[in-house]
This record gives sequence, structure tokens and C-alpha cells, in this order.
Amino acid sequence: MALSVEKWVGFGSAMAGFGLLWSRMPEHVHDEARHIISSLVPMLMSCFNPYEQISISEYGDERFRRNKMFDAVSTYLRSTCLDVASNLKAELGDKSKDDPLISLDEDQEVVDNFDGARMWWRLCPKSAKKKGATIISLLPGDSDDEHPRCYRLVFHKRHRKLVLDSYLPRIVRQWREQTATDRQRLLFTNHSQQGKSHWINVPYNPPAKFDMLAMDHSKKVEIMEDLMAFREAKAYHSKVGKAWKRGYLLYGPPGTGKSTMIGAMANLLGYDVYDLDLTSIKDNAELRKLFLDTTDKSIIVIEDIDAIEVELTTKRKGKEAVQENSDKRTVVEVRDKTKDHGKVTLSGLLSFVDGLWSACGSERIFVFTTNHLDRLDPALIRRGRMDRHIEMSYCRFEAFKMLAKSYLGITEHSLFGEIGQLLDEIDTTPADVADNLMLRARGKRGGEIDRLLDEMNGAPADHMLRVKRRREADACLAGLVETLKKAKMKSATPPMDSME
Ligand SMILES: Nc1ncnc2c1ncn2[C@@H]1O[C@H](COP(=O)(O)OP(=O)(O)OP(=O)(O)O)[C@@H](O)[C@H]1O
Ligand SMILES: [Mg+2]
Repeated sequence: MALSVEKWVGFGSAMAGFGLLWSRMPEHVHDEARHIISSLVPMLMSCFNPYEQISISEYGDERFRRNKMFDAVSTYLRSTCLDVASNLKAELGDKSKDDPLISLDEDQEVVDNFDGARMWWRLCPKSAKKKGATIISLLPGDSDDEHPRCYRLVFHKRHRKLVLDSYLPRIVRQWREQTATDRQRLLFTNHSQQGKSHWINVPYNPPAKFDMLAMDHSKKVEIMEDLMAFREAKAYHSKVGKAWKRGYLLYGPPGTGKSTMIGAMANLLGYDVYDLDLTSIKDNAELRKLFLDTTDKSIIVIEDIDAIEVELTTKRKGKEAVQENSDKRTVVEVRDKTKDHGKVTLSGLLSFVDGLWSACGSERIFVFTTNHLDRLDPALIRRGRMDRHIEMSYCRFEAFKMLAKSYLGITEHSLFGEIGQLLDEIDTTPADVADNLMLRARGKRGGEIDRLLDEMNGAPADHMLRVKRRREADACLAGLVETLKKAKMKSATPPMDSME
């Protein structure tokens, strides 16, 4: 009958005890015999014991550095083995989450099956070290005479290759994916202090998701596929010898969803966003420092690049002028043409997008946005530099239906036909349509709805809610029709000077 893992471990301890006993034998026992016997003990153990074990300690050898493998195993066991464990413990982890973090309690053993192999896991508590040299520890909870907690994995010898080549790497992979999704994303912006620029950040949880983005469906799917392919394309980029980065140029009128799309990209990929404000950067050297301070897996954004480009171009010409861009209210100041070399230039910017410096760092996405594609320097937008040019356009019927679904939760309505026709005739931005669909837009009709709800007092709650939603949708869509008709009339009226 095969011995259980526990019995083998017990056997191991007994043998170890035996070895210890031998090593403490009195002086008169022959030294050589003592040496042979004590070296036979581990050999015997490994011959007869069909199991092997791997320990994964909570802290690395340096003691102050947490062993990430320990975290990876904790995450893995949490997701796969908790159902079969009877001793669990709960902690409140991340402040922003209400769900407690459940994990294995110490000394609880769980069994995992992988590719037909059985793996026994146990979280071993801190254990006392052998008495000896004293090391003073400053670590909380890790006193000098204790071994830190560790996971012990026991498996059959014949599965050694499977464990080392597939099982443990899979645990690490899963952990990396999980931490990428759970991680708090950050929004960075550059800040200048005492003449030096650096990044400051805030937690970033953009509400926008791709499914809420109102735009042509096939175009949206194409962009999402492109982004996902980019994320997986590490091997491809190194094979073709290209820096692992991608450039998107989003262009279209204000309010068509360019910034919203950046949020959706960050959500989809789980990347941080660096919002680069070129106007507060002194020169190319400072720009380089900022770029080098960005992390991998990030989206580097320069919004309204046309407004900034006016500045860059003007600086290149060396004019001394203060120019005001009325669209963006950006004040462009160009000081001294003799100091041109000390400014941010277009070529300085481009060296990061696809020049020498673009190879520093990997898995980065550059996004430039503009309202005026025609105003951009062709050097900036030539193919290969910005890999994709994406037009964000006015709201037509298909985009409207997406907005109606996300804002009102409806997919059809008697007013849809009329709205579709009006949207074909006039250029309205998704931002304007969305504004009409927001429930505050029904403010004027709120009284009507409240009256209706009063009348319905006593009706079943879910029925009341359905009716309330329908009434709200009616009110919002009627408001939208009204707005679109007004806009249509306005665009049909010839301007005063042309009537004279
Ligand atoms: N395509 C869209 N899909 C869904 N919502 C949109 C879309 N376009 C605009 N909106 C809504 O309008 C608001 C403004 O849009 P956004 O800021 O993304 O426009 P923009 O194109 O970046 O404008 P600007 O050129 O002025 O920076 C967003 O908060 C969003 O609610
Ligand atoms: Mg914007």
C-alpha cells in the first residue's frame, strides 16, 4: 500500500532526527563511520521517497524583499483550491473593495490536479530557526529567530518536469494577468516645479468602455482587435526588429469621443495614461527625461496636437510673437529666436515616436488627438509614424442607437425613425446627443413623471420602475427631436448678411 504524503514527510523527519542523533554521537565512535552514516541518510530518503517538495518562502534570501512567487501561489490557490479547503481566513485588503480577501489558513492542506498530476499544497507557519548566530531584524513580524511562512508543494517525482516547466510557469502567468487587471490604473500629467518637469499622478478609473462608445460598429471592432493584437505582439515586434509601440491619431470635431476613446483604450488594455502637456516643457532634454520616466504598458497622450503644433512650428520659425489660438484658448509664447535650440521641437517629439529614443521602453501606445487634421505637419502624421488614423465623426443613426442603449437602456422606440432621419440631415456630435439623453435633460418634464408616479402609488415596484424608465425615455427622446429640429431650422436659415 502506498504511503500518504504525510507519512512520507513524517518518515523524512524521523530520518532527519536519526541523522541528527548520529551527528551527536560520542567522540569514541569512529569519525569515518559517523560521516558515512550521516551521508547515507539523505541518500536513503531520496531513494525510497517517491515525492519531492518545493518550498516557496514569503521573503527572499535578502529577507527584506517579498518573494513574488509566494504572492503568485496565494493568488492561484485563492482562485482554484478554496472550495476544497475547510480552514480559511478573511482579510480586508484593498480599501476600495468591500469584498474580504479569502485565503488558505496556515497548515491547511489542499490538493490540486494539473494535467493528471496531483499537487499537495500547504501553507506552513513561521517556524523557529536553529539556535545560533543572532541577526537583528527590523522587519515587522519577521523576528531574527524565525523562518518566514512558506508554501510547501509536494508532488510525485515523475511529475518533476511537468511542475517545473508547465505548472509553476502557469501559476506565474495567471498571477501576472490577474494583477494587471486588478491594479489601480494611474493618470499622470507633467508638472513643472522650480524649472524641472516631473510626472504627478492620480488614480484613474475612466468610466468609458468600448461597448459604450458610439461609433461605427465595424470600425470599433477593428480598433479593439488592433489593440488586443498589439498587446500580444511582443514576440512579433522582436522578430521583425521593431520597437514595441503603436501610434494612433484620433481626429474629428470637438465632442465626437476622442478623449472618451482614450479612456476606453486604457480600460481595455489595463494601461496607465500619461497626459503630456507640451506647453509646460522647457526643451527637448526635458521632454526626453519625461519620456524616459514613463513606464511600460502605458498610453502616452498628446491632446489637441494641432494647437501645440502651431507652437512648435512657430518656435521653429523663431518668430517673436504671442499668438492666441481661439479654438483651444492656448496662449503660445515664443521668446527669443537665438534660444531656439533650447525649446521643444517637432523633431524632438518625433524622436520618441519613432526615432532613436522610441526603442527605450516597450509596450507603449502613443495617442495624438486633433480637431484639425489638415493643420498638422505631414511629418507628424506620415504613415508608419502614426500607425492608425481614426476619424471620430458626427453622430448618425447607428451611433445614436448605441447611446440610447447605454443611456436609456432601450433598443427601439417609436421616435427612432424620425431621429434617424434628422441625424442624417444635420451634423450633431455624440456629445450633444448624449447630453439630451441624460436624465437631467428631462428636467422640464420631471413634474409630469412624478405626477404619474403618484397616480401609480401602490402598483408593484418593478412595474412602477418599468413605467418610470419608459416615461423617462419618452421625455428624453422627445427633447432630442426638439433640439435636432431647432438645429435643422437654424442651419436652413440663411445668414443675415446673405439676405441683404
Ligand atoms: N462617440 C461617443 N460615444 C459615447 N459618448 C460620447 C462620444 N462622443 C462624445 N461622447 C460624450 O461626450 C462627452 C465629450 O466627449 P469627448 O471629451 O470624448 O470629446 P472629444 O472628441 O475629446 O472633444 P474635444 O475635441 O473637445 O477634446 C463625453 O464625456 C461623452 O460622454
Ligand atoms: Mg478631448
